[in-house]
Amino acid sequence: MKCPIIKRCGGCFYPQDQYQEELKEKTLFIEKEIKKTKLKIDVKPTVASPLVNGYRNKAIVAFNQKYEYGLYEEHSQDIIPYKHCLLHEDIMDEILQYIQSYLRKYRVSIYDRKRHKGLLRHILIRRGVKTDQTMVVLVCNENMWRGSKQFCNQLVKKFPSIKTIVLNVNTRRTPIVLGNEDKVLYGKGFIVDELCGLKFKISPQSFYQINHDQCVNLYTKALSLLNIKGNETAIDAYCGIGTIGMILSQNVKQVIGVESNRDAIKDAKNNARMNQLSNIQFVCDDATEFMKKLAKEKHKVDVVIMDPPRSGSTKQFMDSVKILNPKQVVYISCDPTTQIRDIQYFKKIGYHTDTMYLYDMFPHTKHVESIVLLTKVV
Ligand SMILES: C[S@@+](CC[C@H](N)C(=O)[O-])C[C@H]1O[C@@H](n2cnc3c(N)ncnc32)[C@H](O)[C@@H]1O
Repeated sequence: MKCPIIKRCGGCFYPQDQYQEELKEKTLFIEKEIKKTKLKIDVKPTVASPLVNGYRNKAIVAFNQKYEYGLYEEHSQDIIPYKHCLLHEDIMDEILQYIQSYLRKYRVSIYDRKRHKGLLRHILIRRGVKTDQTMVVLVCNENMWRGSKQFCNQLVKKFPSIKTIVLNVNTRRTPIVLGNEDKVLYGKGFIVDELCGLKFKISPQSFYQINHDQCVNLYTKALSLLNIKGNETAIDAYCGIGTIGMILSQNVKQVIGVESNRDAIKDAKNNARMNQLSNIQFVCDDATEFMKKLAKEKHKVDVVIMDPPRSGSTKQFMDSVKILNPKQVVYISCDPTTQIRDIQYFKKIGYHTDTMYLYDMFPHTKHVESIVLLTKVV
């Protein structure tokens, strides 16, 4: 099946029917990026995603005044309408189509970006694919929606997998989707998913990997690179809702997770309790500031896992790693080009890697996820 809006939408870069070529190109691109540097790294072939379509557990759309939904066209106020995105799980688009007919029927006010007027700005849907739980977030330009009770009742009746509906308030003139305030309209305000045998609560604002099955492969590989004896202290930097650190905590003495998003840290703490893991703690802080503090206090750290956002890490973070002197650093990245930049700095400060593993978390897009193990040069 071909996507009719592939050229305009900007989400997908590679065609649907050439996945093997896409994987090869992704590997080749990273090899070329490494060749531009003095690094000698063997890049392993990109591991295919178990699902090539329907792998996304998160969808965000906006509506236009004709009640069509889609993404905003780049550098434009126009929406590129679609009915079904091949990357979404089918149920997401079924929910969106139902919401669309509801909004149209009741003539719900739609936000107009140009005039900064109107109510509904975006719909965000998140799925716990293992637990079949769905969250719907209504991003509104006001802190209430008068018809929301009837809307929630009808939506939940139609789609029983919807466990929570949240109204997110975003009154700013900004292309950023979510505002800071969440009001729970139905359910508990979070959903639960299962990953690598543990349960995780996911809030509207928390980061959660979007490709569940490939995330299991990614985490399993990342943790398998570590040489673990059981008495280690590990840092899970940029930890999100605590997923990878909690999986690791089952095999080491203790883990400290650090993350700057308050909601993610709240979820992480609840997740540790829910999974009865007592040897992991979470700190809400900027990862660099936290590592600087640990380095100043001369904390004992044996292992660092780091999984920063696309922009990568900071020199100060890496300088603190040098002071803390862990033998092993596993660096997971959703942008290998910034990771390559950081690996060059790690090399300068005495950490070496010779292999990079690529995992395709985002089929058909330009993106690929990478992992390296950096070890202390002695
Ligand atoms: C790529 S995600 C990884 C999350 C987690 N490791 C996972 O696999 O689900 C990056 C995370 O870094 C967090 N983050 C971004 N900048 C940060 C900073 N300066 N300090 C700490 N955390 C940060 C984001 O909120 C996000 O949760």
